[in-house]
Amino acid sequence: MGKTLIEAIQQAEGASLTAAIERPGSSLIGTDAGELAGVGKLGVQVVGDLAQVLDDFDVLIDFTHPTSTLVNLELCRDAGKAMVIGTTGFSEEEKQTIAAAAERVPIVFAPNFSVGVNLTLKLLDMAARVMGDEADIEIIEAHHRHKVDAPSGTALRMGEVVADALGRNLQEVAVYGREGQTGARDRNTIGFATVRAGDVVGDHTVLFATEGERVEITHKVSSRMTFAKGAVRSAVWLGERRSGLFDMQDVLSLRD
Ligand SMILES: NC(=O)C1=CN([C@@H]2O[C@H](COP(=O)(O)OP(=O)(O)OC[C@H]3O[C@@H](n4cnc5c(N)ncnc54)[C@H](OP(=O)(O)O)[C@@H]3O)[C@@H](O)[C@H]2O)C=CC1
Ligand SMILES: O=C(O)C1=N[C@H](C(=O)O)C[C@H](O)C1
Repeated sequence: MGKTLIEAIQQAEGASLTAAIERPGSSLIGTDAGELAGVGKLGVQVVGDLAQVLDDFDVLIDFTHPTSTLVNLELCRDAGKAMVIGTTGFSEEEKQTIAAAAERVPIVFAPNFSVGVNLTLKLLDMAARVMGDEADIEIIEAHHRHKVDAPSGTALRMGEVVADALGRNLQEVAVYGREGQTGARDRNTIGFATVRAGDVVGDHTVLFATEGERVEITHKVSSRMTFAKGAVRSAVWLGERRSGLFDMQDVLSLRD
């Protein structure tokens, strides 16, 4: 995502790349971030430590790994810098740490920055309210073979939206995969199934199945640029905001 984000920043109005960070010790440190991303020289050298460039940017866009994001969060919170967080795979406790930091700095934190997924979340809320009490609900997601967390952050958010609409607690009703003598399905559960294969950018389907009919709501991404554009749009949207925890629903004015 780092390279795609640099490309998206180059195409965006109101945003420019002023710093780029890689893992400490990475062989990419010292290279030009623009050349690395294939958009030509930008005069921004990749560094291995966010602390080195804290004075050089207004908003940090972080799509890395929870370990790295939480280190960056602490630095940004103390330096009063805004963040856009796209990383997924946080524990509930780690999400609380992000929420606490947002009391001091503005943060957009979303498991999916595509416009289509955020519209899909609204459709899921409606479908759950209309069919949810009578339907078996299953969430199926597929991603590329390099993805390290499962289920995807988007699938989990979809589960939260559906569970909230039905007055259920996702942590109590989620079933993550099935094997062996599982017994018959409990109507109240919300099932998750994960596929990891090849270069799938990101597919999500939520299935509402009753005896006699079923509704399937599917979203598919074909380019990672979709996520990158949403993240850059969020960074620009943060603008003059001084603190608060937001997500892509806020950026798109989809909040009820
Ligand atoms: N919200 C959204 O819309 C989207 C979210 N994502 C999420 O973004 C994250 C990144 O995805 P993706 O770009 O595909 O992953 P990659 O593994 O391709 O990139 C992650 C980058 O973070 C670096 N990194 C990982 N761990 C650390 C660490 N502990 N310290 C410093 N740097 C670290 C990696 O370095 P190295 O290569 O050396 O390991 C790499 O440069 C994932 O959590 C993914 O789920 C992805 C797409 C869309
Ligand atoms: O790792 C990815 O690639 C993606 N991760 C996000 C997630 O976990 O939901 C968003 C998108 O589906 C791509």
